Order: sequence, then C-alpha cells, then structure tokens
Amino acid sequence: MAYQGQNNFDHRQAQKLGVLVTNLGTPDAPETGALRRYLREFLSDPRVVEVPRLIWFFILHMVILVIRPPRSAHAYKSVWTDAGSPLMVHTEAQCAGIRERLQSQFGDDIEVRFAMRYGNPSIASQLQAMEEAGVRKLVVLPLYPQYSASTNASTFDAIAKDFMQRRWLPDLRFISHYPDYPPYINAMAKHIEAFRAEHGTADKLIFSYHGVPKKYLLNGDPYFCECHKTSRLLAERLGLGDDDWLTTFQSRFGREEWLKPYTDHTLMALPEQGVKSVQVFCPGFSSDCLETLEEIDVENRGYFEEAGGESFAYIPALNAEPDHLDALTQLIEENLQGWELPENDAVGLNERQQRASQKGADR
Ligand SMILES: C=CC1=C(C)c2cc3[nH]c(cc4nc(cc5[nH]c(cc1n2)c(C)c5CCC(=O)O)C(CCC(=O)O)=C4C)c(C)c3C=C
Ligand SMILES: [Fe+2]
Ligand SMILES: [Fe+2]
Repeated sequence: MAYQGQNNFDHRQAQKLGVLVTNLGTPDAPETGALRRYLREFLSDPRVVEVPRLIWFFILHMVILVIRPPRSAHAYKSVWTDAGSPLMVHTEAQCAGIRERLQSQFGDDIEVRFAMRYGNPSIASQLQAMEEAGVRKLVVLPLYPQYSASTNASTFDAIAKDFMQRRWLPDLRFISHYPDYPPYINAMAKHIEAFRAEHGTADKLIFSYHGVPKKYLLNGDPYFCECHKTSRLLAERLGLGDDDWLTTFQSRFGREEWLKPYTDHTLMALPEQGVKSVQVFCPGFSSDCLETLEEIDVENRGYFEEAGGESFAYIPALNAEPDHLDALTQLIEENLQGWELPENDAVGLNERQQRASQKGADR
C-alpha cells in the first residue's frame, strides 16, 4: 500500500555516519551591527550568563548591547583577515582536515561538517544538511577540551533544541570533553617544544584559559579542575619544574569575581617578582581567535611590558596543525567504534578500518 507524502527520506539512499564539529561562533563582520547580532544571541544564552532573565534582559539591551558592540568591533578589526574571522578560518581548516582523514577511511559513507553555537553556520542548518545527506548515526565534537556548562552544555542544548523539531532522530554520541586525552596533550607538548626549539625558553610558561564566574565553580562546574588537570599533564609531559609554569584565567566579563589568578593581573605582577620573560600558551582554545590574538598577544603583552617585562611571546593555538587534527580524528574514531556501517553495506566499521590501514600499508 502506498502512503502519500509520509516523509521524504529515501530509504534506498545510503545511511551515513555523520560528524559535526562545533565551535563558539564569531560575528559575520567586524562591524557594530554584526557584533550586536552576535553578542545578543551569545549573551542571551542562560548557560553563559546566569543572571535572572528579567534583570539580565534590561542590562543586556539597555547597557551591554549599546556600549560593547562598537568596542568589540574595533578589537575584531585588528585581527580580521582577508579570509574572515580567525576563529572561522581555523575551524573551517580543522573540519576540512578531519574530513580528509575520515574519508580516507570511510569514503563517502561519512559526512563531516562544522557548525557554530552562535552565528553561522548554525547548528540547526548543519543538522538539517546531515539529515538530508542520510546521516543516521551522529558524533558531535565541540572543540572545547575542558568541560564547562557555558560552552559544552550549551552546545548540547542547541542540538537538543533542534532535535525537538525533528521526528526521526539519529543515534547520537556527544563528546562532552577531552581535557586529559593523551593525543591532545601530546600534540600540545610537541607544538610547545617546537616553538621553544626555535625561540628558546622563558622564565615562565603561562597556561592561560578563558575564565568563567567563580560562582559556576562553586555551583559544581568542573571547568576549573579540568583546566588544572590539562596544565598538570602538559607540564609533566614537557618535564617542567613546579616554578617553571603557571595556570591563569583570562577574558573576564562584568564586575563579579571570576576564576583566579587572572592572566592580566599575573602578567602585571611578574616583572616585580623577577620574572622578565614569559611565554603564554592557551590550551583551552583549539583555534586562535580574538581572545588569543588580541587579548593575549596585544593587550596582555602591553601589561607585561609596561610593568617592566622584557620578553613576551605568545605561542599560537594548535589550529589546523597535523598533530592536532590527528588527535581530534582519533578521538572521533574512538567514538565511532561499534557503529556498524549502513544496512546496505554488510561491512562493519572495524573491518573497514582494517582494510583502510591495509591499503595504507600496501602503499
Ligand atoms: C559573559 C560571559 C562569558 C562566558 C561565561 C564565557 C565563557 C567562555 N568563552 C569561551 C570561548 C570564547 N569566548 C570568546 C569571546 C567572548 N566571550 C565572551 C563572554 C563570555 N565567555 C564575550 C562577550 C566574547 C566576545 C568578544 C568580546 O566582545 O569581548 C571567544 C572568541 C570568539 C571570536 O570570535 O574570536 C572564544 C573562543 C570559553 C571556552 C568559555 C568558557 C569556558
Ligand atoms: Fe567567551
Ligand atoms: Fe576578551
């Protein structure tokens, strides 16, 4: 019996695996209007700003969205490239690198896309594209290694909100964090070692993470502890002594207390303590963005030098470095395990991977 218009999913179409890599998002242009749209969406998220909604609505619309967009647009202009916002450019390159690696194993049986939590391309638009491509099993990887409700849980919220509109949900695996994943720690260590082999070392290596309000920690958010865990593993892997490194928190917003020690205050105080040269690396930022390129490499460099610091070096984020992409691909592959290939292909994932590595060995 034929049913008219039941749904438009073609059951004969290959049922694919899907990978959605996400990041925070960035304005569409370094202009006041684009900043206002971006900040309105971002700062309206109750996972980001945990202030009672009615009070926050008035503060956001009457103060923040009046004062901040022109100021932020000015800062974004200083890092914007011909290809666009650094965060967008790096996320696109990361996605392309991960896609290439996964398709070398799974061919067209896997669909790899990226989406932004705020702004474009939106999570909803990319989930729609996944459904249309026939994705029935989906891995989501937010590019925030350390779990925070303000980022990772907020990404899950956006997926869940989209799924509420859909009838036929794919199987879902959500990689909620990877602060101690050995290939990630190794990729960072090799990257820092390569930088230090070229530029030498400094009196202190500072691991600076984006902050969150201190009350989020007190209410149970594991972010602070996960940042410290990443730093400790990285320092151990680099063979650093206790006095060689520090963990700090940057990017404060508003007047309440945020996680300490603050990166800016630390850099202002270090020269007086005899620390004249520093290198700053930001393990929580998968990509360079406004917060690393402008806030660290320009603003915080200034604080250190004004306080008497002699040498300041920012060590770039991992971005689309091969070791980083290998680590992220491995993390995704581990989360694809056990998911058999589509019904119309009797070959399982493990067998497919063995065949692919055999092909590599034959080359
Ligand atoms: C208001 C509170 C904010 C919280 C909490 C917060 C958490 C948080 N953010 C990141 C990563 C990034 N944040 C970026 C920019 C940015 N962050 C906030 C505010 C909070 N972030 C603002 C207002 C902005 C916009 C810039 C500005 O106007 O100052 C970025 C860079 C985006 C880009 O386009 O380059 C990243 C990345 C994490 C990881 C995090 C919690 C752990
Ligand atoms: Fe932020
Ligand atoms: Fe900032």
